[in-house]
Amino acid sequence: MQRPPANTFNLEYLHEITNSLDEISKQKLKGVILTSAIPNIFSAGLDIKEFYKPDLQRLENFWSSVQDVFIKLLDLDFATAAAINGHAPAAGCVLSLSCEYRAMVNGNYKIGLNEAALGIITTPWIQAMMYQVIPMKHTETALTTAKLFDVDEALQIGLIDEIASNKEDAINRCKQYIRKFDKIPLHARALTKQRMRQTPIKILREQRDEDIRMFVDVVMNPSVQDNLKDYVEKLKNKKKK
Ligand SMILES: CCCCC/C=C\CCC/C=C/CC(=O)SCCNC(=O)CCNC(=O)[C@H](O)C(C)(C)COP(=O)(O)OP(=O)(O)OC[C@H]1O[C@@H](n2cnc3c(N)ncnc32)[C@H](O)[C@@H]1OP(=O)(O)O
Repeated sequence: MQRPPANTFNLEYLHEITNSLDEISKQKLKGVILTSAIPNIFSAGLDIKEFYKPDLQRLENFWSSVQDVFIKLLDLDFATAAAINGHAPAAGCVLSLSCEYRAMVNGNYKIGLNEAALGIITTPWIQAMMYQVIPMKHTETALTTAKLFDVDEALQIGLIDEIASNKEDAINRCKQYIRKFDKIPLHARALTKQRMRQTPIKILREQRDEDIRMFVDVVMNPSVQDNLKDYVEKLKNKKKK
């Protein structure tokens, strides 16, 4: 990913990712590794500008595009791994959860789902993605407290699989993970993976319209817009301090 300054997802970038995923799905790949070309930031999540004082039509398109990306990612036949070379809050964390394996670079980085701190709630398919990786009890506490984990905590709780010393090491560990499937028939691997992941995929496919309505309702709530205003200000003012 290379969308400076923070690899945030806006509508156009989501379309680019969807197109890339369509393109790679047609190729006979062994696996795919997601990582960032931006030092210290894997992804800062959704672009807050998309849902602060939004245009309604664009907001609906935006969430529908978020759904497209995750349906495609969860459903990829081949192995997926994330070399998390920096912060991965919110949708940055969700992106890594859509992969089968996560190696995170050691450093002063945070990963987790902090939506509740913005006054917003995670949708059921995102909750399912989290509790398929870490235990339900930890998921509930993490989501309700908007917990961002440091690298050691993330390993301890199972949110990441390994700690890497740098980006290259993280990528190598991802490659090693992908090589594990060299002798496994692709079809068996893909079907097993898709069945294991059927909860978030099913929710996403069957409740798309409801999910969009819920997202729009949450975002347009005046108190959420107030929270977002403060949050945007806080991000802007960080540099001035
Ligand atoms: C609201 C709808 C929710 C509905 C509910 C349904 C489901 C939700 C499930 C999934 C949804 C996820 C929601 C999100 O993803 S919301 C986004 C949440 N993201 C964050 O809270 C992260 C905010 N960013 C940071 O904490 C930091 O930027 C950092 C990632 C820790 C990196 O820190 P640092 O290296 O110090 O860099 P800066 O802070 O200076 O940032 C550089 C640059 O990037 C801009 N920026 C950062 N994050 C965002 C963002 N999310 N959106 C837009 N812009 C962002 C930041 O303002 C700086 O810009 P300037 O250089 O122009 O100042």
